Amino acid sequence: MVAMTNSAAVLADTAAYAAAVEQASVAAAAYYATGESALDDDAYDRLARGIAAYEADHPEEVLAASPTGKVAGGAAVGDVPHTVPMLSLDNVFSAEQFATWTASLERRIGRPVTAWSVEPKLDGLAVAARYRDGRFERLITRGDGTAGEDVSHAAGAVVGLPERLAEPVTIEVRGEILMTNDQFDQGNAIRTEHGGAPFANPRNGAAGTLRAKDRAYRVETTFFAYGALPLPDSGELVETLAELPHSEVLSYVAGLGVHTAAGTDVAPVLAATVEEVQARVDAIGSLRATLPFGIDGIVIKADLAADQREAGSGTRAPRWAIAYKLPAVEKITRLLSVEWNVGRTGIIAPRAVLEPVVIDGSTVGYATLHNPADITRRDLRLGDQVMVYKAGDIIPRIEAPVVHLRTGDETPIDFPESCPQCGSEIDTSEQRWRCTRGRNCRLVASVSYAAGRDQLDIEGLGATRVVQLVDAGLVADFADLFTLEREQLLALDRMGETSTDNLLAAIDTARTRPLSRVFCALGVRGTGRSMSRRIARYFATMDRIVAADVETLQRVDGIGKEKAAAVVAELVELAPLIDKLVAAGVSMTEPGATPPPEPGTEEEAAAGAGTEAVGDAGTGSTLPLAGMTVVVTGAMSGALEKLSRNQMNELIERAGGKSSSSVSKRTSLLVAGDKAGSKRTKAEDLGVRIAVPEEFAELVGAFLAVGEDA
Ligand SMILES: NC(=O)c1ccc[n+]([C@@H]2O[C@H](COP(=O)([O-])OP(=O)(O)OC[C@H]3O[C@@H](n4cnc5c(N)ncnc54)[C@H](O)[C@@H]3O)[C@@H](O)[C@H]2O)c1
Ligand SMILES: [Zn+2]
Repeated sequence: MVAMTNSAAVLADTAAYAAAVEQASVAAAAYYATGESALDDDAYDRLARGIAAYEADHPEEVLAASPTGKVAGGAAVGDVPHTVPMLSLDNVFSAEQFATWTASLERRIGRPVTAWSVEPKLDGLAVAARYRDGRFERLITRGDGTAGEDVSHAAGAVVGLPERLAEPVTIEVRGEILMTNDQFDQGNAIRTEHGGAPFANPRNGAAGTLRAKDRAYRVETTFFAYGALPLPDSGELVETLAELPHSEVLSYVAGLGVHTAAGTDVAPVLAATVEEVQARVDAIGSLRATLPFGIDGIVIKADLAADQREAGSGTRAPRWAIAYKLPAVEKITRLLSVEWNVGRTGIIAPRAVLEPVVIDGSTVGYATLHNPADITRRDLRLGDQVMVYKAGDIIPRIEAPVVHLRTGDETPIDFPESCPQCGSEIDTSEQRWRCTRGRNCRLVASVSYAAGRDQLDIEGLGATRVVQLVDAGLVADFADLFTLEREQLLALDRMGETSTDNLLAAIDTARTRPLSRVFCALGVRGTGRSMSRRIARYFATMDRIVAADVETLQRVDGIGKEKAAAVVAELVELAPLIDKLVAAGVSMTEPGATPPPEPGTEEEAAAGAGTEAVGDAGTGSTLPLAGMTVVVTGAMSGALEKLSRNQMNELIERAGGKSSSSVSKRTSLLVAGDKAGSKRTKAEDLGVRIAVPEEFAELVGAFLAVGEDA
């Protein structure tokens, strides 16, 4: 289970404490009234813990307005008295804290608890629904715990709260009202259609909806019962409910037709030991991201009525139940920009770029936005503070802008007018926009990439030319470049004899590029320039790369299991293209690299066992840069003058070294040309050996010719 972030704000003095109390009061008041707090829950909880810590150290300074120890932080109000107080819950954040809590509860009642009910902590707001003779009578919020607000007007739009019960009983059912993810999406769509501002998250949506009166539209929420009590004239139910275990109360309520969590993946279960509870806690935690509604923890309750009775309650929370909190999965951050990416089929998908924020232990910098209509529907604007949700392995999503935090400086999100990848028109007739070039759009991009400087380096084949070739139907993949005929090119617009011959010559030269570049040109995900070089150097031939299984691929420095599997899978898809390249006479070997031993041989087994073979099998020790990490900076001169950075890196790796872009203690050599700046200074500071390009050229001279334009 992920470690919980239960850090606290640090309050240095009386003034900081007073300011924190003020900030918390304002936030809680807004939170419980309309859901429009300036803080996300994580920020509020940090503040509240800081306040509590300060009060523990300075008990004489506690302010009356402090939220500590009060239901709803003392912020909520109401005028309908509760028969029995509606309390909050105390929290634990770890297995250890939970074990400590159970031990103290068992000490208090003087015996072990043998039955625990383990349930989802539904992330909505607590309500009490009163039924008289089986008919719905009144819906009341928790308020300050002793009295709540009457929100009966809203009951008709609450799913799971029937108008009539299956039996004519008089009873108060308690539970949580929340918005399921679907209800949240639908609710926000309806609101924005009516010119209203979207809710920041489902919890705010539920709070706002419950209080709203005279809305021109209907927004649904869902009720989940987690308890029931008798009312003064409940008759024999008074005694029954007092003696039933909590789990049976829940079944009884469900039998009356009231919705509970029983039908969900996180249905309440009974556990006999702390270990069993913990196992269920872990299970619920890992189901969280897939649930159709939000939970913010797990509630664990002593199931037996006698245990509950003897444990009793404090002023803020019962002693027989605890909330085992899960890490916050929602944070407020800023929407910086929107990127438009074009997929394989030409779908143009927006992606939100966020001010990076840590959620549940990982840094989130991007979030999905489904389509342009989605952006419009949610009324997102650049510069908006947005509520971002990220749990488990799911892709982070923006729930909504936090509209009440707008400053007026937010600007509309610009939609592209032409395809951001190839410049073609966009088909906007469906929700998902698509480049009118469809799959060919990707084709243009992938052929342009293959022809690029660091791949096949085909001079004269810019994006416009590629578009022409694709549109004329002359290339369906970049292997087709190698079989282009002179007449075909001459027939194209703006292609004269000279440019045609130059292009054909450039393509012919590209045939002799080293394997590392040909492999890079394939555009296998996760294999950029340097990874392609490592793969090519390790396997030496394309045949061996293609023949490699997941295990063998992992012998290449920097390839883990997941990446290896992805590469293997993609290479299977690319097999026809590779065959075509072979047939076109494109070079499939890496000059200077020695292939690893054949699979199945003794040598191979030895190579697999040790790590020696990784990188440059066999030849490593005889190469001039073996074992060295080399950084290049400044302008190259002499024999190296014409080499790009990428070509320099290739050279270093051919000569057995490792290329790097930054100087550190581990750098063996810095090749510093003219105008070398901070890297040179740093190398001097660290005492790293420095060579001018000419000296370096001498060292690796033998490798200079290989693999360059033959
Ligand atoms: N963002 C803000 O400005 C702000 C301000 C105030 C409070 N808050 C948030 O509100 C929370 C504190 O609110 P709280 O006092 O309602 O406490 P709580 O949410 O931590 O726990 C108590 C509540 O849990 C609910 N609950 C859900 N499932 C339950 C189940 N199966 N059994 C019993 N109860 C269940 C009940 O409504 C109960 O009242 C904190 O998480 C805090 O972050 C946020
Ligand atoms: Zn396009």
